[in-house]
Amino acid sequence: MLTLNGIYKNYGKKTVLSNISLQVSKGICLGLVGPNGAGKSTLIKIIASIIQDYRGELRFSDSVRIGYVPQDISLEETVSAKDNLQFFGRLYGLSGKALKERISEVLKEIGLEKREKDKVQTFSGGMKRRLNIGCAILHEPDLIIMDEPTVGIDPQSRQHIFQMVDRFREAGKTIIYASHYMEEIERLCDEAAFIDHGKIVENGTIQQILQKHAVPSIFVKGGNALPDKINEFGSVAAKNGGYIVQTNRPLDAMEFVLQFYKEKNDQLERLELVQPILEDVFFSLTGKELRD
Ligand SMILES: Nc1ncnc2c1ncn2[C@@H]1O[C@H](COP(=O)(O)OP(=O)(O)OP(=O)(O)O)[C@@H](O)[C@H]1O
Repeated sequence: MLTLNGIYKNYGKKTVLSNISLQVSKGICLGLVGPNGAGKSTLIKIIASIIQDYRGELRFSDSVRIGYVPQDISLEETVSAKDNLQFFGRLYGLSGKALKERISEVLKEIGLEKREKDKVQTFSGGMKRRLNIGCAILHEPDLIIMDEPTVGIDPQSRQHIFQMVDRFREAGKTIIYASHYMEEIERLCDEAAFIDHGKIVENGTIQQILQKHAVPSIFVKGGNALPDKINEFGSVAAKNGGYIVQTNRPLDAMEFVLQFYKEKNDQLERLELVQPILEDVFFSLTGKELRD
């Protein structure tokens, strides 16, 4: 659906995107992940054609209708939800019965049908975020680009947004979803692109990224210290009152620990296989935590 080839973007002398190349296939949900300032919004604005002064190639395979959900909520607070939808609907060229019908569908989709006449200034942060999404989908876009759509909202609205993304996927939409919450990317996306300092440091399906980079670990907690020779299995770090051993031989390491505790006749509180998660992969590739 969309190809980015060697994209560069500068603000003055500062390079904020450097040699970005990406393929986005139709019907997938791609997560753009990176810490604050990594360049996610700039990249999204290039894809949405809001920023046009960049170098490199941006190519769409068909004619694609884009729905863009900006990071900063862009609504008129002094009028109702419905009036905001009407304004955006007209911008997309909708009018009359078609606009009316679409507004009522969207109000249902975003869960605001009962609040349609209320002024936006009376809405919670989560309701505003949902309306912000509603304004971007009125024209039934094929590609929905969402820039950190869940920042600073209540858990119910967050769940509502997740379910909306699921429905968009089921309807065959292509989605680009920027976030610095890795668990959202794991929950929602098929593929991910990790961005740091304006560069893509890794991308692929979530499964591929995990298989390529994630090292399994075991967690051990108990009365005894770890056996000296545990270092032969991999690196050891203290965590939550116990130890994490990163190892490519997790089952052998577990057996080794079990044997050790049996011989010492000591109590083992916990011995667990820890599944690798994307957050750890991001950290190992960039040395950065994603949290604020
Ligand atoms: N209009 C602008 N003029 C100058 N610098 C800018 C402008 N917009 C963004 N930047 C800078 O470009 C870099 C990338 O910003 P961008 O907003 O794309 O990152 P981001 O990954 O979306 O981060 P955030 O989650 O904080 O929005 C940052 O250093 C930012 O300060």
